[in-house]
Amino acid sequence: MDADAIEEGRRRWQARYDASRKREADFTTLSGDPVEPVYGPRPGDTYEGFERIGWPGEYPFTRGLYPTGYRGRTWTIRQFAGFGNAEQTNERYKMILEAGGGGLSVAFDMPTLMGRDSDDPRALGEVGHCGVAIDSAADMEVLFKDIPLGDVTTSMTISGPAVPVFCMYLVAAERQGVDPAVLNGTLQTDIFKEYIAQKEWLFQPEPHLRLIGDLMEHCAAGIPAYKPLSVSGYHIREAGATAAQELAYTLADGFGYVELGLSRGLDVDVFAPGLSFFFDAHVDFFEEIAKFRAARRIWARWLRDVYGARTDKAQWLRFHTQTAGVSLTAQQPYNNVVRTAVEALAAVLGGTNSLHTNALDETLALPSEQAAEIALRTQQVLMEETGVANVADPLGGSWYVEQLTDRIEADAEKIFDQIRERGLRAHPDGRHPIGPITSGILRGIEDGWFTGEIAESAFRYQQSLEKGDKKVVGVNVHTGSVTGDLEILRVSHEVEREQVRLLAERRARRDDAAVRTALEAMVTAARDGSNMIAPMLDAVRAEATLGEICDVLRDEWGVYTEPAGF
Ligand SMILES: C[C@H](C(=O)O)C(=O)SCCNC(=O)CCNC(=O)[C@H](O)C(C)(C)COP(=O)(O)OP(=O)(O)OC[C@H]1O[C@@H](n2cnc3c(N)ncnc32)[C@H](O)[C@@H]1OP(=O)(O)O
Repeated sequence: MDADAIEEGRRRWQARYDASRKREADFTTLSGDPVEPVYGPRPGDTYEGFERIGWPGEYPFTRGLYPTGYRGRTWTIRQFAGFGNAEQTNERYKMILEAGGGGLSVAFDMPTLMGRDSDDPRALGEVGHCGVAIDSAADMEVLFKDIPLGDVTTSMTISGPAVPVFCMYLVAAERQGVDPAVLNGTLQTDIFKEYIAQKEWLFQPEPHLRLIGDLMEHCAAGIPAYKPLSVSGYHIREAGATAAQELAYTLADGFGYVELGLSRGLDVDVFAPGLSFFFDAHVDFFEEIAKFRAARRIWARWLRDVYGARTDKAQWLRFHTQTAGVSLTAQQPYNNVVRTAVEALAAVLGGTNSLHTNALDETLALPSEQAAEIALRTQQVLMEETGVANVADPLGGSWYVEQLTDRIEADAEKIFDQIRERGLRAHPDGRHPIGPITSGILRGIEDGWFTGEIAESAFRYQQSLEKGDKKVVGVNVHTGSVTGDLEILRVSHEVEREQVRLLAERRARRDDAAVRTALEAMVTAARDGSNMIAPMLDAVRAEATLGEICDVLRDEWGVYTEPAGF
């Protein structure tokens, strides 16, 4: 790009920056020297390919979504939390909010994640262990007791039974007297990554996608700020994928949901802002920063050029980041604070919109209160002390980071080609039921291609660890330690007994005939193709349980078994 064009861009950015709201804060170095809100080429310099880098707040958004960067608003501190019953988790949420957490993020227990009630025999021993147990709308009400749902953005990490759980959240809001139309938050919902990596699906892919389409329709029509999908690379990465695979599979999944919305006749400029993303921040500092920058650029280009999005908001890739669980070690666990801080810094320098920092004891158990506080404070140290929120995309223009960003983008494009080809082979006539990328994803799920590719990468990494080419302190290098024992959070089995008792009590109190009628209406909608959200909401209002709702759908649609692959 020539010097005049660069200067013109700078003036455009400056005008938008001047017109934007900034935080009341001291934007100088620790020594008191002023810093600019963003840096670019020196006036008069040319820069080959600068249109791929650009200025913050404008296409292709490599340098961030807002002209102000974090000067307008810092990232949301969103700590993923949940354990025991709704009452215990409600206490933890109040602690997080009082300590300065910016939003809530619900972790559910395994039975809930699999759409089973706490008294299901398969739930035995799991209730309340890896997250909070939610059986019906009454639990959801307790979970958010004294937390105004209209004011706090809430993320819920659940995908198989995402839609019934979302209905419980809407009913909890109704019972608080909050108009569901004003709700703002995120539901994970992303089912592709369940088949690819995390394995918590309920049905075959097609009915899952149909339900997700219903959810997208419902939110686009009536809950404009709500993000019904958090397209997740985190689990793909944690399963052993490389950075480029994480990026490419996740964005391809995102394209799949765009195709789903379009196949429903929805307007991409209306529904695309409801697609948000979730990535891992692993320990290779620069590679991660490059991944985040490439993610924004690729998404904006595909949304504009392939799917026809016209507005900035529809081209924006907004993402949450969690530091890498797999990078934590059980050995010398205090070192995990350092790893997490480095990973969190990569997320921030990559322009994350929201961030969870892991607690140092998470390889061993759910975080203790003390470990959870250190994790939260890690973000606050970055945000308040280090000056990283003063300048947008401070690594923009670094030869290393720019070239890594280009390389990871090119790698992702190669993977998109592979996915597209698989789709073509699945439908050689070019008639894709949802869209070409979706066909490729579904084929790759059904024939085990994604899981095979990830397993291959995980294997290669493990070999390099065992050979000692890659090093992990405390594990294959510097192994002696004098650090002491940790306090471990243990969830009492009493939680399960109490939850089962409560559930029985609620079942005895409700109007069973109303539950049955509502469930039947839901099955009718499942069969006739009408949107299932309204009848599901009725079932939830009648206090139908999560297991009951999912069971009738399992009966209707059947369950999914993945292909065996070695
Ligand atoms: C591993 C584990 C497991 O499986 O077990 C998991 O999955 S845990 C998975 C946990 N997942 C999560 O926690 C997902 C979290 N995701 C989210 O919270 C969302 O989807 C998100 C990534 C879009 C972040 O949403 P957020 O509300 O926190 O933040 P936003 O970036 O949207 O910012 C809030 C509002 O401020 C505005 N805003 C932000 N920055 C600026 C700025 N500089 N200038 C002007 N406005 C700004 C935004 O446009 C938005 O307004 P407006 O709203 O008007 O646009």
